[in-house]
Amino acid sequence: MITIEEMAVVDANAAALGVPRKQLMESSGRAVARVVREHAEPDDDVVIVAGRGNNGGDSFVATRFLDAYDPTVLLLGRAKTISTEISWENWVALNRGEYDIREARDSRDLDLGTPDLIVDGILGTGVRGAPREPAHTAIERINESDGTVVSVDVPSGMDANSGTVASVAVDADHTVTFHDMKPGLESPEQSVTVADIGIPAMADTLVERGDLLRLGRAPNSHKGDNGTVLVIGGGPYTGAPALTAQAALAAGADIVRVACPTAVAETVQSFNEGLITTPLTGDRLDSDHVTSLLEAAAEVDVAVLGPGLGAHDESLAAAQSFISSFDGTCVVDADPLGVVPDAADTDASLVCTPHAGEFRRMGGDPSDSWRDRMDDVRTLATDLGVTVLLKGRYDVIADGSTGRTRVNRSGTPEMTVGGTGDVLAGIVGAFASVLDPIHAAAIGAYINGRAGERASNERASISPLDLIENVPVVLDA
Ligand SMILES: NC(=O)C1=CN([C@@H]2O[C@H](COP(=O)(O)OP(=O)(O)OC[C@H]3O[C@@H](n4cnc5c(N)ncnc54)[C@H](OP(=O)(O)O)[C@@H]3O)[C@@H](O)[C@H]2O)[C@@H](O)CC1
Ligand SMILES: Nc1ncnc2c1ncn2[C@@H]1O[C@H](COP(=O)(O)OP(=O)(O)O)[C@@H](O)[C@H]1O
Ligand SMILES: [K+]
Repeated sequence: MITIEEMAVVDANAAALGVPRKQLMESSGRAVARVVREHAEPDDDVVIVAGRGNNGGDSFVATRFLDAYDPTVLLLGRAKTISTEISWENWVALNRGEYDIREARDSRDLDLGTPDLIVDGILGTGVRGAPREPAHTAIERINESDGTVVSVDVPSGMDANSGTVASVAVDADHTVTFHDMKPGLESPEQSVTVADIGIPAMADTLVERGDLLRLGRAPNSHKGDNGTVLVIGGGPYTGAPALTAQAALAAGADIVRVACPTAVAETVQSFNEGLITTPLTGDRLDSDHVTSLLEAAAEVDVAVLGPGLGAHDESLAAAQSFISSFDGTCVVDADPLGVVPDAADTDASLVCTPHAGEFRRMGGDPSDSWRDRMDDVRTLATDLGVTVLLKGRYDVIADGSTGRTRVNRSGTPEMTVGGTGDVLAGIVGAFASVLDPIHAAAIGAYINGRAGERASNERASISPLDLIENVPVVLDA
């Protein structure tokens, strides 16, 4: 089962993997034609009713596979308003091939005749609101006809996520949907074929630029408004929480606060005047701080616990007690990862970002190959009921509640330098304020790796600050 939004991600990831949408459209159209042939008699009169988007494009392709029926194509609207390039190219092919094609300029041009079979390629997943004219009338004419109706992807006028109909929808006899079942198509009255259109399985698994669509913007557009983040860290190390906090800002968080021991607050502040620090008395985190930290964390969208916190027993006990009592979203990195198994009964939604050594401390056993790591990470995530991002050459990310597992390939060997993990935690924190944990972790790893690639193109070695500098750049790329 796949939603329209998820389908758009997978489709864009397939393109990133070298399978462009026009190729998918060819497979979609061919799959539609196959179902048409199953339901048509040799001399049947076949009419194809097409809209101006890619749903229409699929039906233009289908037309070329239905030559035996000498089909008629009725385009709803003027050809020059066809809204996508690949659909236009397939329309041009019908023109050049001397197919029987017609443009219905308005609802008066909508005589369908008495076809035995109608292909409905008017509106697919791109429908917005109630069908306008001439689509509205065309849908009514199709429903009045006695012919068998085969719908492309979704019955036109129906929302494929919810099955709801804004005003009218095609009453399809058969629907040919693509790649995976859509939630709204599940009803006993419908016969649905799910066609494999050649989207590689890895378009689901690998994190690619299509995943950026989840940020609620086109992959090429600008950063939107994100949420608020509280970084809890520092003590023995001052650089780490400052890097995490700056990375969260770079990834688009609106406000980033840092709760750190008094002894390091001034140093953290000096890194970036945009950071707001909340000093904790003393020189390391201890149990006396937990109550005030829980109050501060309740005020933000996401807490990031761990950068530079150190491994003192008192600090780890405080971290465990914080995790146990917290009920929001918390990214856990570095030393506190070891206490996660003892705090796994928490109501908090945890996103854990271990490297291989920390993964072992959490009770996992990472294999050498990333394919095997997919099982290892899924197992630990499921056992603990958390999201896990295991860092490495290929990062492996799994969601403990659904078992969904992703792999990120971006990054460069130069990123083994210290501090890149702190940057990653901040990026994931910023994204976790606007996305589900699995998506925040996956896109965080992807963006961190892309920033590293870009930084290492410019210099022989890279620092964590180079990464941070490149985060907004790769987000806009
Ligand atoms: N995703 C995938 O991976 C794959 C998707 N594929 C296929 O692409 C389809 C989605 O294509 P899509 O995005 O071009 O949208 P689509 O459904 O043709 O509608 C857009 C057109 O309809 C119009 N329009 C909108 N609302 C309207 C209204 N209320 N009343 C009237 N008109 C309305 C809108 O016009 P506009 O509003 O822009 O003027 C525009 O012209 C999908 O269903 C599947 O078939 C496959 O090829 C392979 C893989
Ligand atoms: N050899 C590598 N190739 C690609 N990316 C890497 C490599 N080593 C580390 N990274 C990336 O660097 C980031 C930090 O990972 P790591 O260095 O393991 O963290 P830490 O700083 O906690 O030790 C991760 O996003 C990871 O994907
Ligand atoms: K349709």
